[in-house]
Amino acid sequence: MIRFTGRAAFTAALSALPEPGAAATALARTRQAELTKPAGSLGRLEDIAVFMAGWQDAPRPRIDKVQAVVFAGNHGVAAQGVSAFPVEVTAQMVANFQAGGAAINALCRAAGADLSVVPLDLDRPTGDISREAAMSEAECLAALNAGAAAVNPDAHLLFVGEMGIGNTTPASALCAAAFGGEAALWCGKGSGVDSEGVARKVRAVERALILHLPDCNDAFETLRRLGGREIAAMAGAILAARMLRIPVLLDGFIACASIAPLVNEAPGFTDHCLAAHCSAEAGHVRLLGHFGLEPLLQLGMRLGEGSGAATAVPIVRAALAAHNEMATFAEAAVASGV
Ligand SMILES: O=C(O)c1ccc[n+]([C@@H]2O[C@H](COP(=O)([O-])O)[C@@H](O)[C@H]2O)c1
Ligand SMILES: Cc1cc2nc[nH]c2cc1C
Repeated sequence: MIRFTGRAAFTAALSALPEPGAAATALARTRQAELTKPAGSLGRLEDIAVFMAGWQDAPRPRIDKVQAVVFAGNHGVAAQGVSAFPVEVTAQMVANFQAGGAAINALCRAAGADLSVVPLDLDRPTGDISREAAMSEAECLAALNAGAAAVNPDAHLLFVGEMGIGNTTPASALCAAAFGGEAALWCGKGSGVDSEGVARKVRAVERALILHLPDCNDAFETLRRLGGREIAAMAGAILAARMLRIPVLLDGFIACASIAPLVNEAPGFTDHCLAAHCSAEAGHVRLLGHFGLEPLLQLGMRLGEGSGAATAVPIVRAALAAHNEMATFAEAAVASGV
C-alpha cells in the first residue's frame, strides 16, 4: 500500500514516476500487427491494448479486476452560493451510493467494476478558498493518503470519481492555477447554476487566485490551498496508481482538475491515464487539451461520481478482448497484406 509520509514524500513521488514496461509494450505492438485485420483497422482500440500492456507490464493485459472509488467531501466555498444544491446533498448522496441507488452503482454493475465509497469528514467542510486555505498541511496529507490507501494494488484498471456540493469551484481554481487564464475561462454551470451563480463562482475563483496564487509553488501547496478533501484524495489515488503501474480511466472535470497541479509539476503525469469522456462542464475540453488526452466518449454527461469512466470501461474491455482473443494471420492461415 502506498502512503505519503509527508509533503516531501509526495513531491519526491511526483519526481520519480515509473514508466510502462518497454518489452511488454513492444510485444503487444507486434501482436497487434500479427492479428487478422488490416494494420490499424481497430483504430484506438489497438492503442488502448498496447497502453494496457505497457502499464500492466504484460503483453496480454487483463481486465478482470476493475476498481472504482468515489470520494466525497464538503466545501466551505459552497457558502458563497456557487452551487445549485444545498451542501446536505453530499452526505445524502453518499447514503444513496451505500444503498446502491445512484447512477454510479448502476453503471458499475453494468461495467463489472468493484465500487467503494470513501466519505471524507463530511461534517467538517474545508476552508472557504476565497478567504483562506482549503486545508491545513495535515488535512491535505490525510486526504492524499486516504486516496492512496483506497487503491487495490491488484487492480487491472482503476477509476476514481467524486461527490461534493460546490466542488466545481475549487476545480476551476486548480485549473486556472495550473494552466493560467482568467477565472471565467474555467467556470461553468456545475450542477446547474444560473448565470448569476456562475458569476458568483467566477468572483470566488478570482478572489481565491488573488489570495493564494503567490504561494502556490508546488502541487501539494496548490492542492492544499485551492483543493478539497475528495479532490486531494483523487490526486493521491491517481498518483498511487502510477507508483503501482495501474492504468487509470479519468472521469470528468473535477476528477481531471484534481491532477492539474500534478501535471503542471510533472508533465508526463497523465501517461498512465486514458480520458474516459469529455464532460459538458465548460473547462473540461480545455483541460484535456492541456493534458494532451483525446476523450474516448463525448456524451454530454456532467454528473461526476466516476460515471463517465464507468461508461467507458466496455471500450477498454473490447480493446483487450480483440487483443487477447483474435487469431493471428499464421494461426488462421489468412494471407497477410504486402
Ligand atoms: O464530472 C463532471 O464533469 C461534473 C460537472 C459538473 C458537476 N459535477 C458534479 O456536481 C457537483 C458539483 O457541482 P457544483 O455546482 O455543486 O459545484 C459534484 O458533486 C460533481 O460530482 C460533475
Ligand atoms: C443529486 C446530485 C447527484 C450528484 N452526483 C454527483 N454530483 C451530484 C450532485 C447532485 C445535486
